[in-house]
Amino acid sequence: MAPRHLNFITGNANKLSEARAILGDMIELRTQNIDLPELQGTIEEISLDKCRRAADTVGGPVLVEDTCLSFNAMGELPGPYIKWFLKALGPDNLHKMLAGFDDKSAQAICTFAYCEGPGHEPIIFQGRTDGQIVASRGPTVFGWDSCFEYEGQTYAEMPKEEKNKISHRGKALEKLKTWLVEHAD
Ligand SMILES: O=c1nc[nH]c2c1ncn2[C@H]1C[C@H](O)[C@@H](COP(=O)(O)OP(=O)(O)OP(=O)(O)O)O1
Ligand SMILES: [Mg+2]
Repeated sequence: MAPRHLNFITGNANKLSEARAILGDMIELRTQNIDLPELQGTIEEISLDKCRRAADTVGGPVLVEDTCLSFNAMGELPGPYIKWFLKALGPDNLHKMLAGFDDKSAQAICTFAYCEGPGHEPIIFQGRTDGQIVASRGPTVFGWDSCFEYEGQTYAEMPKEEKNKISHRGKALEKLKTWLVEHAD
């Protein structure tokens, strides 16, 4: 059965505000900021493990999310480790990682995982958006938004509603919405 509200465990205020905007009044999104250790592994393994840990810590139902930025020229790295590359390089230097490559294509991947509680197997909702890594353009408010170009505009140059319509997060949350509708009582 679908939950009546979701407890989104995240330390990232921008993720939370986008998720709230995308889900609208369909479901209430509560939040707790718990710093969860993140496993190394495949994208799905990381989200599943993060979700199980969150459910164990909270002792109840949780929603978590992990975002990856995968460079095709680099065999999909940095992927789940993008946070640390962005922290070290900053949005102004991120594109230089691909300086030696002709292929600037990348994929933004958002993986939500929902778990009913400790001992339950989490469910995954994933969205992917293809784009290009470019020199930073637009406000540097949210992560690597200013370095990821989709159809001529960086995420940072788009109005929020436009980003949310085509973004990795928007697509993942459409799947979550469908699941909520299918499991409504
Ligand atoms: O739409 C996005 N547009 C631009 N940048 C983004 C986006 N979504 C996540 N990001 C950044 C945040 C972090 O630097 C890395 C993902 O790392 P990730 O572990 O998933 O996020 P986090 O640690 O900030 O929050 P959480 O507490 O939910 O794990 O990419
Ligand atoms: Mg994190």
